[in-house]
Amino acid sequence: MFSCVPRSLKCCTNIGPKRALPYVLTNSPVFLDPTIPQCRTYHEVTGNIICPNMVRGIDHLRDPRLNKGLAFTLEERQALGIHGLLAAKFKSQEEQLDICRISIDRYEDNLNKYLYLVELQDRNEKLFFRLLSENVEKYLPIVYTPTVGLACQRFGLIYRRPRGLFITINDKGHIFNILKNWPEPDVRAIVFTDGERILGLGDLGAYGMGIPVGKLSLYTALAGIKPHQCLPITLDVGTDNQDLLEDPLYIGLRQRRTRGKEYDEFIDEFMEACVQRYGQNTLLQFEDFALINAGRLLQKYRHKYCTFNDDIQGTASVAVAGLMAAVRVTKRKLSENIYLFLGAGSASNGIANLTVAAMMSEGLTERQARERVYMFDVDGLLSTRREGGVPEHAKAFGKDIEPEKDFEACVAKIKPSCLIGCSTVGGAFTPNVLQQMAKNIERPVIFALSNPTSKAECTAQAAYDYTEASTGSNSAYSSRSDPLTILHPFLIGKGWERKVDLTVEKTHRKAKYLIPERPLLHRLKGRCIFASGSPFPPVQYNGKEYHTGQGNNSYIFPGIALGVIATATHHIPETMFLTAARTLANYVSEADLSIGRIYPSLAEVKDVSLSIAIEVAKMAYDEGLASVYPEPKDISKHVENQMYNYNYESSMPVVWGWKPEEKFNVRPIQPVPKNI
Ligand SMILES: O=C([O-])CC(=O)C(=O)O
Ligand SMILES: [Mg+2]
Repeated sequence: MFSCVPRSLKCCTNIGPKRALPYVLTNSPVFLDPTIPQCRTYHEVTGNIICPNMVRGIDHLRDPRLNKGLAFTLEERQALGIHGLLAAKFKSQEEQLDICRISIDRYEDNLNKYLYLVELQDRNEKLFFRLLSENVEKYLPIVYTPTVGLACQRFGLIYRRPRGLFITINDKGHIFNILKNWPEPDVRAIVFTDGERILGLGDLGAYGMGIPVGKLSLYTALAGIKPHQCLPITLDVGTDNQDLLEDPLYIGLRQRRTRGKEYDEFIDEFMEACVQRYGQNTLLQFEDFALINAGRLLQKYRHKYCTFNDDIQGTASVAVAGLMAAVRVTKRKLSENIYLFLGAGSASNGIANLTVAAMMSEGLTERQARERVYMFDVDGLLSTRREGGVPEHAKAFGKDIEPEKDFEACVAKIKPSCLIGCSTVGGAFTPNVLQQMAKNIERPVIFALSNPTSKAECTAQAAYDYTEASTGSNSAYSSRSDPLTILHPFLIGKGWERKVDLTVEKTHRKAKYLIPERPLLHRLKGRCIFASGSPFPPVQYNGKEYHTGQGNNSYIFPGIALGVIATATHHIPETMFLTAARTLANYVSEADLSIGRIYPSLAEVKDVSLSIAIEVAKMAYDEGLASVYPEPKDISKHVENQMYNYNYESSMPVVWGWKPEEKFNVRPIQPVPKNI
């Protein structure tokens, strides 16, 4: 990536003779003086000169990228000139991880846990990423959804050390110069928001910065993309949130949002400046833009830049993966379902379009596939006959049917088998709606995808409660003493008389009731198949625990990004998201399904991300989108080789042509007691 050139001691004279080690550390700032031609390094894509940092010993403690705390060895402490600046004790990274875990557990409030982790990232990057990547289930809900939503709402209060770039509408005409202020020269991925639709919380303006920062920490923790290659940006074009305009703590521009031509020119300039600064393959991820901009900007730029919209395409991919996995439980093909979306915004349209593509791959025509998808927005069912018609962005899903403004009535009339919530209306799937879903079909699919938790259309518990999950407890059958003669009362009237084939029944001598064979029992363990965008705790039923899945785009975007970066792909076609969905769905095991989960556990998300990256990379070569040549012989290895090392590396200076121990006394000055 870099062409590092050996240099003379002259470059480092300001550092003092002993510590003036001319050295190169891989992935670390180096002692180079860009004014001396032999010392220049060049960015491989842009050809720009990289101005290296001048690293002093103390910087190894102050720079989170270099800091290892008490893990610096005595040899390193002495060679770097930081001996004495640290307590005497040496601690391994593992010991430090234990301390982090204990420290976080001491906080009861999730926002305090979040702040601890932010501070850790600012202090010791490798420790932060290793902690996160090894404890995904525990800490993802803190650095990411749902706690990050709370952090954004309180951003004015918790804002300490800045992370990422804030580019305001007042910087129009100078965006390239602002990008040049970012100290990292080798950025490969930018996640940016204009803060207008932060999760389901609405317009949070510059407070939305928590989202690109959180998304990019997942790039590293889940897909091993190197932190210095990631840049979070907030485009501050003002806010229309009156509370923020009046909030004394607000950190953004205190003015109404710029819209129209000026906004469009600003985004145009931003996109151009990014590729001018970091190269044409820079991955540009749109995040949490409002409906009025999200879809149209995606259409405008998707063939011009290496870009995608996470809320449209990432969310679509994860939802379709869930639908694919659910097929194994419902035994209904995707093309045999009827879909009803609550909300007709960018997420709904993204999911609906990708579902249509998936149904077409099962043999339906586009028209047939679209006919199976209904949407309901604030004005009711998307009916071409309703007053005002169907909004432009969702035209493809309007139907020539009787308008309906009552959602419950709509669920009864259309009889969807899959109900998908992207409405940001917390609790919109009322008990009546859920009960109606249970009447519509034997195994209803219910997705409450709005974030954070308070905006979810229903809780996991409610979904199970109101779709008769409790009918299938095994324990209900276990202690009967009479001979098996009749169907269990819970099953009577629910169609089981027809379904249970007496010839295949297992006769349990002690059982009073007829016990269906295992596959049938399996079908009784919870009638709905539920997933949510934010995590829910396990749901309890008669002593059994159901772990519902989190249909969150975090299963998708890190893997897509790694595949794209590793191959320097220049466009991201829609089919990549279908490939990612298939890869994710294949990860769902029988064990996952048996506990009610249509996604693999979060503990597996790193493996999932790597698999997605490999599939994406293969596709990039198959479709001529990659620009890393020659094509690697072993694509999996190539992708893996790009990944970040979460473990501490040696901080010993690497001296060109010198062996440090020959030139410097790095032996302990005092013997160190073994059990200090
Ligand atoms: O951030 C998340 O958890 C998922 C997402 O993109 C959104 O809700 O906007
Ligand atoms: Mg988002």
